[in-house]
Amino acid sequence: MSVLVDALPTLDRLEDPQLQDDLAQFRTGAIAWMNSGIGGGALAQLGQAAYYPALLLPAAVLSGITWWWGPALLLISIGIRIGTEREVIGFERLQTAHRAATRRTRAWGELIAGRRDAKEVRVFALGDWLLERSDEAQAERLAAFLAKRQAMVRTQAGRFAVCLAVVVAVELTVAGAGLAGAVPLGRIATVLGAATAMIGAGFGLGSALSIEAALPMVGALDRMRARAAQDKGRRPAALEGAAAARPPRIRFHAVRFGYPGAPREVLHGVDLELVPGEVLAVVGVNGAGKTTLTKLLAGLYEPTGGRVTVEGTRVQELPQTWWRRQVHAVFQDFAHLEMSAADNIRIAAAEAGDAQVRRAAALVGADTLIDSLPHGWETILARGYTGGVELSGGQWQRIALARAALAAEHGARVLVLDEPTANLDIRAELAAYEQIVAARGTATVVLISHRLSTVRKADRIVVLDGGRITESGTHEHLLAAGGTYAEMFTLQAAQFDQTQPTPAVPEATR
Ligand SMILES: Nc1ncnc2c1ncn2[C@@H]1O[C@H](COP(=O)(O)OP(=O)(O)OP(=O)(O)O)[C@@H](O)[C@H]1O
Repeated sequence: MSVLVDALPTLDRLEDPQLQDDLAQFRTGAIAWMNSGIGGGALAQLGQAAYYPALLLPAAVLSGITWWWGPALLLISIGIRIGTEREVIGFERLQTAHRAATRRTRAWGELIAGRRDAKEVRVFALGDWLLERSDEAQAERLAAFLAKRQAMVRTQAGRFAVCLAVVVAVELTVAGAGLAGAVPLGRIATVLGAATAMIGAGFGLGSALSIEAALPMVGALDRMRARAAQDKGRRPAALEGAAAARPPRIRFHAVRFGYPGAPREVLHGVDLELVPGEVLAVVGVNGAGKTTLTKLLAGLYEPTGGRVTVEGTRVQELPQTWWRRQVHAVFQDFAHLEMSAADNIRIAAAEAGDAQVRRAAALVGADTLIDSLPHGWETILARGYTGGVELSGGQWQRIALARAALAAEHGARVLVLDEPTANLDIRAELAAYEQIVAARGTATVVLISHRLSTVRKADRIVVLDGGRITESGTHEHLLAAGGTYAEMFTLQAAQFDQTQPTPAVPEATR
């Protein structure tokens, strides 16, 4: 999965329901396949194929008593095999058709028993409610499977009854003939064995059908491969390996963007130039599209209109390995990895040695925190491991900032920091901001923050409003302009000055 994520040109591929269904199909199919052993189905099919010619002998034995018994039992045996094969394929198709519902029920299961949302589930006492919803979802999904299984059981029971009747009829007839002295006793035994073997061949399919059962998984794998091949062809490798000596010039040209399947666009024509080496703050109300803007910058999504260019080349046309090295992003929901503290920082530059990791941590004050952990730098940052520790929100944020510091040291030329200090105490925030500003010049820093006291020190501030950049300038410039930024800043400042009444909104902003 991670390899796949890495290979995708943009992340909207991951939001494609067909891909998610294919992945789920592949996972369950692969597990089923591994249980029966790779190639087990093919071997069983070979065995089955060899078994049928071998049935000619019992067929001949049966035809020796009554000529049509041999061909009749052979036909019955083959008919059972074909019928069962079709049923297995039909059941697998039904499972494929319900893949999305299966994923949903799995998500309910993870909520009920998983660690990720355990706090909310407990605090809101959601257990019974979730269980009820999960049961409903399961019941809905399983109803279709149950109906199909019941139909299969009925058909198989019918087949079994017919076969039993045929075998009993043959046996009684041969036994009667034996009693009448028409057939020697030794031959009776051979005939009875032959009849049972022929019918049994039809039922004795076992793992021979695992090939049919695996067909949807093979289909899913083929589709994923086809997508991967398509994506590979989209990536030119012209600049591969070239390291940027300085922050690149990045431009948003009339960029429009809407998430796949979403009814509305988030960005409606953003024009923005990032001056190399500047600290640019992006502000705006919740949902204005600030994070989305940085996702386009990082190449995680492709604009639906307009272009994002780096030194004149569209981001999508850049060699992705090169571009990923240039950009380091700390998103609001940055990864909390179940790894050691050192590795949690090292992921920003896999080649970094211990000393470099420690230096990066020290820059943002994460070193003393890590030194105090039970196993120091090797402490796993997750509960559920011996000596594992869960960090606080602010402590995790220091780890994320240490990643950014390490990335900057290892050649990242664009640092995207989305609310990087929201959980830090004031002293830590100031220290972190010092480090952010220190990166100025060697990297372009894009800072998103609702704390305008932090933002004010940026080289330039842009306001994103209604999907467009509506204001751009220094703090002083924007304050004097009396626009949206001035209004937001004045409101925040008033929160800290309890002695003054909330100021009136400047005339110009009305
Ligand atoms: N993966 C996604 N799929 C669909 N819609 C999304 C996705 N991510 C964000 N959105 C939507 O895009 C819009 C902009 O979201 P974005 O996160 O860019 O806003 P923001 O300005 O960073 O907000 P905030 O200040 O709350 O962090 C929102 O309406 C959000 O619901």
